[in-house]
Amino acid sequence: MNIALRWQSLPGLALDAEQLGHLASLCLKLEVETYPKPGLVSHVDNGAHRDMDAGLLCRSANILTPFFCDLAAAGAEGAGMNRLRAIGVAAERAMLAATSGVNTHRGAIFGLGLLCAAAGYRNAVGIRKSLGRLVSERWGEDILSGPVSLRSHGAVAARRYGAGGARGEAAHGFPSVYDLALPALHAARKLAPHDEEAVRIQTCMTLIADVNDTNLLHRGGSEGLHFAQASASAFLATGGVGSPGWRRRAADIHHAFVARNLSPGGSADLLAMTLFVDRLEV
Ligand SMILES: CC(C)(COP(=O)(O)OP(=O)(O)OC[C@H]1O[C@@H](n2cnc3c(N)ncnc32)[C@H](O)[C@@H]1O)[C@@H](O)C(=O)NCCC(=O)NCCS
Ligand SMILES: Nc1ncnc2c1ncn2[C@@H]1O[C@H](COP(=O)(O)OP(=O)(O)OP(=O)(O)O)[C@@H](O)[C@H]1O
Repeated sequence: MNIALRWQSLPGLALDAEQLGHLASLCLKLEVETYPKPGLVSHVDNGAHRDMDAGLLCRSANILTPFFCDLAAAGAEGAGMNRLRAIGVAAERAMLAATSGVNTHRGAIFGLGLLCAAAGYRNAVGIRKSLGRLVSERWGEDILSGPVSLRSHGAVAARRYGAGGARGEAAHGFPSVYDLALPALHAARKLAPHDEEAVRIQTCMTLIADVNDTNLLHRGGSEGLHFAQASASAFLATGGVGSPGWRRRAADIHHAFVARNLSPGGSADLLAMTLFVDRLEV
């Protein structure tokens, strides 16, 4: 069954842990099936990546489904950060085993995993708070004070440039998802009412224009980050997906990112999280 059909067949707001896990994986696959995302892997090409393609990302998304289900179930049982971290670490290990060591979804496991846990918790206790707020309230302090890998690309970029990275985003309740991407996604559905891929591109460009993505900092330093943000801002300023010829302009930006070896993996993760949250928030 194709992804769009599976997406439609999932019921409404109160999904159980298994359905939440499937939804998270589906959001990762929808993100992959979006072209042209600047520098990123899609079903059309591998962007600025030599070690992964759409097939590998989809296999990785499938491997992760049971871990997302476990995170949702753990959230429903009131788990603390130590338990979530153990499931997250096991998911990263399974991902690396399935991809022969390629980092396909490290950032996505972290962000979507925490959102799955929050959704499980919210369903279990029946409260009406946003998933981002629940992540921040329940696990925010532990996220910030937890163990940091000193040698990871993100940690090095964070030290050098003072960027909060995936941890900062999660601990503060995913402001890039709620304050930026979700409003952009809803506005884009009015600009391009029958084209969900266009809606995802507009949302992705909105994220790239604003997020301090540690992947961009790692690959291109502050100059790379600035180039990426300025390119995405210019796309939006000229009407984004609401203007004629937008696909060609977005493809030009994609090729300019590839030529500079830039890839906004953090924005790709946040796009998948936005699709997840859009499906679950009223
Ligand atoms: C926090 C993580 C991502 C560590 O990674 P790292 O030190 O490399 O951090 P960093 O934030 O730079 O980036 C990791 C990835 O996040 C994404 N990312 C980059 N910038 C951002 C950003 N501004 N906002 C959100 N995501 C971003 C990218 O995909 C990037 O590759 C994570 O792997 C981790 O700590 N895992 C331990 C398990 C855990 O605690 N899991 C929680 C439950 S799932
Ligand atoms: N479609 C996508 N294309 C590329 N990256 C993506 C995509 N979707 C999500 N990502 C995120 O980007 C991250 C991988 O980025 P990248 O390969 O640039 O980082 P790296 O392995 O730290 O470093 P590098 O490849 O520069 O040596 C993953 O953690 C993943 O969550």
